[in-house]
Amino acid sequence: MRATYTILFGYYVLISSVLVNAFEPISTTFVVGAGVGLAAVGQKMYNYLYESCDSKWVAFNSTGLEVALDRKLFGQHVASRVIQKAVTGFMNNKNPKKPLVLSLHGWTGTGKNFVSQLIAENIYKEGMTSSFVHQFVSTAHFPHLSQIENYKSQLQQWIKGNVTNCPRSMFIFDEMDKMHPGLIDCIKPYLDYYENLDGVSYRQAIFIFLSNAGGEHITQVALDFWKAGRDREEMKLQHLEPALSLSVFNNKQSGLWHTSLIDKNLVDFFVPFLPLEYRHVMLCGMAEMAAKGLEPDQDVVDQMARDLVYFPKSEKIFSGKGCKTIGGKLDYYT
Ligand SMILES: Nc1ncnc2c1ncn2[C@@H]1O[C@H](COP(=O)(O)OP(=O)(O)OP(=O)(O)O)[C@@H](O)[C@H]1O
Repeated sequence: MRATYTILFGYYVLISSVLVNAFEPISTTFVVGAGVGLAAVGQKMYNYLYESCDSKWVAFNSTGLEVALDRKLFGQHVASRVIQKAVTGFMNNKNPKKPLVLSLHGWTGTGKNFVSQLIAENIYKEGMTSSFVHQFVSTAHFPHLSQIENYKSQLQQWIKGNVTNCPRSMFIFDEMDKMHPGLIDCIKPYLDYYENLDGVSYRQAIFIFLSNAGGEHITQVALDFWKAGRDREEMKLQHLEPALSLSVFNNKQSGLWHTSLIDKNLVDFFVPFLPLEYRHVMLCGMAEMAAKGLEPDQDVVDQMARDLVYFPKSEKIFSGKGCKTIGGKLDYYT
């Protein structure tokens, strides 16, 4: 709206000057030029002040993402590597054949939303608050089964409208495992290899699906590693892939099962998130204290971390809520 006013103002100057100078050709030429220049300056000023779909506001920072994943995301060496490669490869590809589709899986509080935030922060200057980043939470945005047909058309219009506005749009779907299969199916065309759909190309867009599906199987692999005395960091994507396919491909409750997303290979990367241990909770706690502007205190964080619930009951290795709720808990201990 403001851009329109600024440009209109430029044209107003232009037109009134043309009228005033109708009988003076030399100065008219000059004023016309000035009017066009003003409109262009107005547009530039708008783009400078307000978020636009251009390289000032939307630019991928590969090193920034690498550093953020390395320094801020704890205990997720597998996810970190896959995400860095997937996002960098996609963003550096000038001519992708389809949008990037990531499906993040794992136990609660292990960093799936957090990673989406880190990706957004390294593509959009405004991060998660960018008007080109859209987040949907199944239970909050699509709660009523009876409204499913409405949700479908709203969701399709929303995606189409936003990608038309900015091809480099990002859509995050949280609680994917609770999403109605019909809704997942309705977004399928946008994830596919089409050059364009009704004149809109979706190939620059990014879709991120988050779910807890697979969390138990991933935990079992991590537990087996621990029991075998193997270093967690030795764990590779290959070790976790069977766990992922077991839960995602064969679990009728995971939602994804019902859809052709998998059959048609529309998901580019399934990314496993490992359950977090005490030491990771400690790192989260120290980072959280620093983020709150407090001097990180090992004793305080240790006290908080020890009071959390760990599982399985006998071994007590993994934090039941990962690093979630730590922010609030620390307030109690400081
Ligand atoms: N691996 C991690 N490294 C650093 N901080 C983390 C990590 N996991 C979680 N956190 C912290 O905990 C908060 C909550 O985690 P997040 O929302 O990303 O979990 P989630 O995996 O998306 O959980 P859920 O499945 O319940 O939605 C994050 O904002 C972040 O501060």
